[in-house]
Amino acid sequence: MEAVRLRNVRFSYEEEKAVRDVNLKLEKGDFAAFIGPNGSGKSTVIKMLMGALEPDEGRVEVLEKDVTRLRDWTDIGYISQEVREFNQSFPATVREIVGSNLYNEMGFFRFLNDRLEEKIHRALKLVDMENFRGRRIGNLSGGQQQRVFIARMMVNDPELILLDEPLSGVDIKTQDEFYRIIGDINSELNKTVIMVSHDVNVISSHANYVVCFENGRAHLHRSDEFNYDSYLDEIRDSSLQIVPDHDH
Ligand SMILES: Nc1ncnc2c1ncn2[C@@H]1O[C@H](COP(=O)(O)OP(=O)(O)OP(=O)(O)O)[C@@H](O)[C@H]1O
Repeated sequence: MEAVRLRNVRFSYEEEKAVRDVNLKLEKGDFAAFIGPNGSGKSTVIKMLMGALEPDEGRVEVLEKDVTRLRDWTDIGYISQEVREFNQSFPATVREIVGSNLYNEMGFFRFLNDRLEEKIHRALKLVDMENFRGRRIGNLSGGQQQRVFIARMMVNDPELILLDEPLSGVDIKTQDEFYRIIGDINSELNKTVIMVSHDVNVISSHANYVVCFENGRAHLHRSDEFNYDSYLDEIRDSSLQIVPDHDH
C-alpha cells in the first residue's frame, strides 16, 4: 500500500516559493529521513502531509487518499520541533497527556471508558512507561517526557508518523533512546515514518530512504546507496547551512 504520494506539488508563502515541483512516493513500512539546508522546504512538505497547508498545485495523498479528503486524522501521528520541557508545577498526569489525543473518541462527557483506558495502557507499555501513568509530567526527566509524547502520538495507532526535528536541544542518550523506540515502531509495527533529521546514525541504521531537499526540490535516494559525506561536502561548498531551526 502507498503511504505517501506527492505529485507535482508546489507551494508558496506569498512571494516565497517554498516547494517547487516535488514528487515523492513511499510505501507502507518505509522510513524516510528528510535532510537539507535551512529553508529548503522540509517542514512545508511535512505540513502539507498533515493537511495543515494545501498545495498551490499538484496532489498530496496519504494512504492512497487526497489528504484533504482523509476522514480519519488519527491515521497521522506527529511530533513537532517544539521543545517540550514542562515545568514542575504543570498539573497534567502522564495518563491525561496521553489521553488528550483521544479527545475525538471521548464523547459528550469527555469520559475515558475502559476501552480508551486500555488504549492508554497499551501506548504507555509500548514506550515502557506504564508505571508512570499517575505521575505529573513536569516531574519526569526530559527523556521520560519524550517517551510520553511518543505514547501520546501512538495512542490512536497511526499509520503514518511525521517527526519534524523532534530532537533539537536533547542530549545524545535521549536521542538514541528516541531513535530506538521509533525504529522499533517502524520495524515491528510496520508503521511508515518520515523524520526530519541530520543524524547520520538514523540514516544508516533506521531509514531505508533519504530525501534530500534543496531550494524547494526533493530527491529520493535509497539510504544504502547514499553517501552522506559527499552530500555534506556539496552543501559545504554551496555555503548552505544545516542547523536545527526553531523560528518557524
Ligand atoms: N510561515 C511562513 N511564512 C513565510 N515564509 C515561510 C514560512 N515558513 C517557511 N517559510 C519559507 O519557506 C521556505 C521553506 O521553509 P521550510 O520551513 O519548509 O524549510 P525547512 O527545510 O523546514 O527549514 P529548517 O531546516 O530551517 O526548518 C523558506 O524560504 C522559509 O523562509
